[in-house]
Amino acid sequence: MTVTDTTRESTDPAGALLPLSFHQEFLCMFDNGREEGPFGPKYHIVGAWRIEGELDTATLQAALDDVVERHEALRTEIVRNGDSHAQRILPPTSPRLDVRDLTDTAPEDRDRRADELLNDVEDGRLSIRRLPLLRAVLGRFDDRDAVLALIAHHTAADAWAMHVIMRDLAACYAARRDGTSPDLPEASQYREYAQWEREASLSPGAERRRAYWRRKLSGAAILALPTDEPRSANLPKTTAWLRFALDADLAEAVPALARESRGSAFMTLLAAYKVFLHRQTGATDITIPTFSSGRGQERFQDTVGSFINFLPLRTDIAGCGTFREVIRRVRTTCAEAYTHEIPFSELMREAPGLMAAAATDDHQITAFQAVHAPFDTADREAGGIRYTKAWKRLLSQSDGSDVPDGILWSLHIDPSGEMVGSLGFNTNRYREETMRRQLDDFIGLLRELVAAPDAPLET
Ligand SMILES: OC[C@H](O)c1ccc2ccccc2c1
Repeated sequence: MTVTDTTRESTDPAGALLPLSFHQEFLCMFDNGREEGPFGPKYHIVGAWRIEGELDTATLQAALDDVVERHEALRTEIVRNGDSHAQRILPPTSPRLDVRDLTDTAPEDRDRRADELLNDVEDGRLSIRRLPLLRAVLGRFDDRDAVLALIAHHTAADAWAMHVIMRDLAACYAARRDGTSPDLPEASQYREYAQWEREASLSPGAERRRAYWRRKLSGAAILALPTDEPRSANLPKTTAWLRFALDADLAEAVPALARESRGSAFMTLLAAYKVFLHRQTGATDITIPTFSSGRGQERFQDTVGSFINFLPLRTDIAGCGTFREVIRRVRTTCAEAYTHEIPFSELMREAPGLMAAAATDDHQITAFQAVHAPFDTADREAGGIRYTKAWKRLLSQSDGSDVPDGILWSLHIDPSGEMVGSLGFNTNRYREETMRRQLDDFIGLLRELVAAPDAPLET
């Protein structure tokens, strides 16, 4: 088990034991007790920003300390509590800041060098037992150009939270530099969210939503694909990431078709993925989970924590004569799922067979998400520094952030109209060439479907 046992700590007055959030409870399902999985040192999330301006590292360190003090989630220990888990908030400690000299990088190579630094940070480990659950690496190209990579444990932060951390870090940096107090909204804490969602699950509306899922998911099982290697082979596990960009015409055609069908680009991409899975498995009743942002409550939009929610999207594409019809059905699936959303730990009780495939020896489930960044990726300015998210990651890697147990397709749909994506898979279950072929085949099919959405489609 990778979490601290309360027996050793039970006399510790540091902080009361608090219940986990529903999402953290969901993660417990994937905790296989070994170093891998959601409580292991590879279950982290990274983000990087290009920084322009005079950056003082002592001030940056002080601002990092401020951010850890401001957000309890970054100093929260998940502990075993008998045969379940709990969390305990501990006093702030200083997050590590490593500074690397990248002055030998020519200006035209800096973007790539920043991408390499990000992968290098993501190759690393971040133990859940060593607080705070945040670290920083600053690569300096010269005294006015740098790349800041942040890494947080994924039980304490999600993609949205990484943006909140960077925004707060810049505000705290400005305040430290100017001797003022940071210009930031009151921060609600993750433990308040965990409390709020438990209360919300007792409301009449929650009962109606559970009833929806009982009907919608009756007889449903999340679709699983055959793996190259069985789980029982017990091969060493890493999670590899194939990263890619959609070429300009495809990145433009997808949102254009989405607009025509009055849906999101995600819905069009998911519709293509369901056709892709139908071609591989023959299935027409297809349930694929996505991760929603889980940030529907205004009160928690400035809170650091992991709010993402595993949301099963079931669509029966039998009889769809065209891809446009598949998009229409997926759009209905998504619209209903978003309006009836409840935490997966609650939802799963209404659909007992849903995760059946997750436990099999020779199959694995596959998830499909659009990455949620609350703020656009445009430049932002604070304290004499300008920072811009390095979202266009194009370098694949063989040992990155952990996907606990499955395949994860992630797409970043940028306001600029560009689109990049990543395909995460467990290397103890799939060979890289299998996943490269999946990626090539999916992109090829997407291009074909988007180019002729009214062409006859055999389903
Ligand atoms: O950011 C999502 C996180 O990497 C995650 C957590 C649990 C999963 C379980 C099955 C498949 C993909 C998952 C991804």
